[in-house]
Amino acid sequence: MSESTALSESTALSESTALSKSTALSESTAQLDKEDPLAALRQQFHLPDDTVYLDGNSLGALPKGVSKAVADAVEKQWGEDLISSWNKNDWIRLPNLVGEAIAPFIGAASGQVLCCDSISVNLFKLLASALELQGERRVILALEEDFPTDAYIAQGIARLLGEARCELRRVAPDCLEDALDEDVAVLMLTEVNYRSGERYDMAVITRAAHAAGALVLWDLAHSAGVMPVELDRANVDFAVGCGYKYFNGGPGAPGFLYVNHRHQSDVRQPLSGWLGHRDPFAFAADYEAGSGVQRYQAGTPPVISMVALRAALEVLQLTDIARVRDKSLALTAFFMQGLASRGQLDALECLTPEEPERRGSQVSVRHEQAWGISQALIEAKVIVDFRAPDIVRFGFAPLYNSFADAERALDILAEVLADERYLHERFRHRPAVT
Ligand SMILES: Cc1ncc(COP(=O)(O)O)c(C=O)c1O
Ligand SMILES: Nc1c(O)cccc1C(=O)C[C@H](N)C(=O)O
Repeated sequence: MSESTALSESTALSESTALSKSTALSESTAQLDKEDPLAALRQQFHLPDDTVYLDGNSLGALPKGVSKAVADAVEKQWGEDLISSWNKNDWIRLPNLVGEAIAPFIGAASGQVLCCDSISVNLFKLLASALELQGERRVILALEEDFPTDAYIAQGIARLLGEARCELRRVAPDCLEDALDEDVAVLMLTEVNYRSGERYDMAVITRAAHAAGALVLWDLAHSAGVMPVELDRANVDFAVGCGYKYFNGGPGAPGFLYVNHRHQSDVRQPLSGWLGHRDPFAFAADYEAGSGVQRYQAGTPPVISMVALRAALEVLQLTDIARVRDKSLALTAFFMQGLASRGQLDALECLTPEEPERRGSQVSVRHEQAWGISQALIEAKVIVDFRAPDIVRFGFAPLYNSFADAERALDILAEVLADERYLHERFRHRPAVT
């Protein structure tokens, strides 16, 4: 595993991204959109006029079908059918139904995915399960640079269990293999890094961890819904992911978890709530775990949010995840190539790897005025985001982003860099949520 490579000058991107090497991007852009087999899917989304939305890696856009499904769930199911909806409208089975709908996108056979809670809560449940399965082994191994909640949750578990039972150890990517010693209970890492957009090789890393006697838990926040994920094929033990990014389930959409069949009869989880009970409506005095992934459900599901996520998944079901990946790679390659051919890599450092198999669906650049640049882009209706202290992320969602979006973002970025408006006073203030 090597460090992210900066894209040098006008380096031609790999042939496998199927892009022309022409620098006259505007001439070919319309053609690329015309030939795009996913182009029509953009119509499935509500997107504001004149806006280029490149933040689907944080919050996916609104599928039109979601508004209808939510209105029906609220007005008809809740309003008219009231409590009978738990049976009549299948509310009680939503965690399983939505989990089953997510499963094919992450390479999971039936019965291993449950839609519930957030990534953070699901990490807590699964890390506790993994530690318990591993007996004497006490280390949760993670990467220094992964999204902080993963480490925070591990730290919380370590505090609860005490250091004799659990320790979080964080290493740089290059040290991962050496760190897989006999103390490691579980390796936890994110398939696509949220800052750099670098993608790690799930199959290779999972194999190495297993060879060292460790279990593996993958965070799929930045990969699920935008590329094929092969959990079963890679023999992964556990995984988590969210519904609000590339699955377009909306703000605060429930997440999901995956537990490989081979662990399902042995695992226990600490949030032993009533809906994970073997027979919830027996209202028994003591907890007895339900079968399979069902035991990972704790309390009542957020029905409206699950209805929204279920409807959002219908857009992805109209296509093939391999096609989504093809377009994602083409969009990111187009954008990186545009940065290079316009000479913008003199001012910006591209953190996203050049090799297609090593990148996710975003392009991240570093600049010491990244905050001002991100705000100037947003002011010009190119919605990107900023990650402290110095990164601007351009997220590409193949279901609704076009090559024209990528070109527009390149044009506006060129203007912003040329006139240095990012230095203006009006971009000084940085709010709490970025
Ligand atoms: C890699 C990764 N893990 C976890 C999270 C957050 O998880 P949660 O759904 O608990 O907010 C994010 C972003 O919000 C993320 O990028
Ligand atoms: N989940 C988020 C939220 O509730 C508020 C603001 C941003 C987010 C995000 O998704 C952040 C995101 N995971 C990231 O990659 O930085």
